[in-house]
Amino acid sequence: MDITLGTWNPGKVEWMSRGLAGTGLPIRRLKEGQVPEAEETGSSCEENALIKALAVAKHADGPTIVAAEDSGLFIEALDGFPGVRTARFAPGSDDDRSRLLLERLKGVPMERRHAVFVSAVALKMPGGFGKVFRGELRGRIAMEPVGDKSEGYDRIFLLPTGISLASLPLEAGEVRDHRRKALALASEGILSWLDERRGLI
Ligand SMILES: O=c1[nH]c(=O)c2ncn([C@@H]3O[C@H](COP(=O)(O)OP(=O)(O)OP(=O)(O)O)[C@@H](O)[C@H]3O)c2[nH]1
Repeated sequence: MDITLGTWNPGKVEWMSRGLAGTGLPIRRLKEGQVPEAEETGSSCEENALIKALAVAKHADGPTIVAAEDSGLFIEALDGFPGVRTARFAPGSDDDRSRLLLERLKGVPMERRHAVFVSAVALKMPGGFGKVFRGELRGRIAMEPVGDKSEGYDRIFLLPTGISLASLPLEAGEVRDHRRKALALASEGILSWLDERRGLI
């Protein structure tokens, strides 16, 4: 048995591989052109992660566990926007999109700037079910970008301590808590599925 990662994003391949390494299973990446990219039409990260995992499972080689991830930033004062559209609600980079969010939040005081990063990791077991695991990181949106240790939404996301994510360095391939939690739960899900399966054989 092995795990196939449902993403073409090289950074995501790296951190998902690290996050699922504790399962002890070999990890396969998709081959060029192996799977047509799935349209992310879901209304939650969970739905989109499952859409990606099921699309890859249809084209996977042999029995494999497919793991796919979807994440987003949900801002309370904007009714959850950008949510599932975090990576693509406007052209340009995540830094450009962050600036647009700050403009939309102009005049909103700190006590109404609550936000949450959500990560969902979906697993599609061979011949069986799909299951989704969720991780969250709660905080607030800064008044202006802060920190230079990383880019994108990290610069506008403040932890409850008031420190921005971009002020905290990350080791190469390391991820923030929402992704780490979702991957840890998915790893536990894989290990218990393997245990159950061994019991049945
Ligand atoms: O600065 C950030 N710090 C974080 O901690 C964080 N967590 C999520 N995100 C953003 O959320 C979107 C996910 O998009 P996403 O899951 O659709 O990925 P993707 O389309 O690249 O990959 P794939 O799985 O479709 O291959 C992207 O804009 C990410 O930058 C973060 N940004």
